[in-house]
Amino acid sequence: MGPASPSGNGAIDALLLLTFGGPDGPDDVLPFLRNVTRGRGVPEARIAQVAEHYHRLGGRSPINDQSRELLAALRAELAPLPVYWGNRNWEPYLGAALAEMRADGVRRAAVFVPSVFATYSACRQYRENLAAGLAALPADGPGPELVKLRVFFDHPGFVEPMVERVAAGIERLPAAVRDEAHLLFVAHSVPRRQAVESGPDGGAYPAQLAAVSRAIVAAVAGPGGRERPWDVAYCSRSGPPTVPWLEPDVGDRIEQLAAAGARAVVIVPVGFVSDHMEVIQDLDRDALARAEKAGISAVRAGTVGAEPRFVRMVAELLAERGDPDRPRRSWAGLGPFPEVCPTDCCSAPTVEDRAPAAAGTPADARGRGRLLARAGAPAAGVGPPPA
Ligand SMILES: CC1=C(CCC(=O)O)c2cc3nc(cc4[nH]c(cc5[nH]c(cc1n2)c(C)c5CCC(=O)O)c(CCC(=O)O)c4C)C(CCC(=O)O)=C3C
Ligand SMILES: [Fe+2]
Repeated sequence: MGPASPSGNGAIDALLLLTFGGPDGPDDVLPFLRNVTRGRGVPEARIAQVAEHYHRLGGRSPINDQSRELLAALRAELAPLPVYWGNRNWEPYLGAALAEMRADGVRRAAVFVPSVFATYSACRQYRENLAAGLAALPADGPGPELVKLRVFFDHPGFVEPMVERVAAGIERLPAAVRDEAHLLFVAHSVPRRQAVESGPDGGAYPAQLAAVSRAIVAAVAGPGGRERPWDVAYCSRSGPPTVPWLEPDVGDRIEQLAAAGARAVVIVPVGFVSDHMEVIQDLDRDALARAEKAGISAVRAGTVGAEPRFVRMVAELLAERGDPDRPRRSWAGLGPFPEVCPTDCCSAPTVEDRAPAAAGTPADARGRGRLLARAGAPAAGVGPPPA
């Protein structure tokens, strides 16, 4: 039996791991990409380019195996709590997991989404998927009721292992340039407007990225306790060229750093939890090639994967939901992100009307009404970092 619920709705009796998903073989690539991009205005040329990236890996993304590894670690950590797994975009689909949970009599499940920061693609879109998945279940019983665990960019169970991975990355640089290593923190680019709308008050995505980056920089100080130079960049820009996305691009930034005289850079994939396709393609292939061409030493730091402290963090987030008095651990200085996403948190930037979203506030579950337009408000921090 899980911990008691703070809202008195009963105990949490299962965990659902909800992940992005990826193709398992060459025939899956195009149908998977159609699932991801449906209704999102991604140009055909971009889809073809990304299909090619997958085919270079034999048509198989590493991400499902990485999710299975995390699933096995979560099952070992949380036993006897049942742990289910579903993907947004490929088999095993979320809908099948919800159907299984219903059949097993699960009444109240916590949902863990291994996305580091709050923004529509990484938070609210998953809650919309949950609402759609629940709506598609046969009307043969109640539930499961779902609660989403908070985003974890600021949790020591994520930050500590990342600090170690950055330190190890610095050690892999040639000894002659190690001390001057520049740290370049990278997250997935998103449309600028999605960044403006992210979190309860807007601007959360770049703010969280900057906060955790600053915390890691302080923890891996250079010789004599001196902070290393650092900034943030983005990868995997998509969408039509007319729509502005977060910049700078990681490869462009590396070239700028080299031109400004930097001799070494550690690329830190702080916006990703495993070495999936986008890390392999956009960082290990493209960004490292740009660095080599620009004559700057570069390494890519590791991701957190299924490391024990990260797995224990999920157990801690679960326990939090059952105990209002339990301290909410947070490292990066922003304070813990709200546990229950407020109405309109991480609004969709591309649609006029809200889709219903589960695992948050009841107002979001209705899914009606115009989205809040926050553009113009806290746009600070959404855009290129100060030079
Ligand atoms: C913020 C964010 C994360 C990080 C948070 C998280 O981890 O959840 C993330 C992760 C991932 N993105 C992934 C793959 C893709 N993302 C795409 C497209 C897009 N991503 C977006 C955002 C994000 N994406 C956006 C705004 C789009 C444009 C279309 C739209 O508005 O939705 C496309 C379509 C082709 C293209 O346009 O590039 C693909 C194939 C994979 C799986 C990799 C694998 O297979 O190993 C993972 C983990
Ligand atoms: Fe993506």
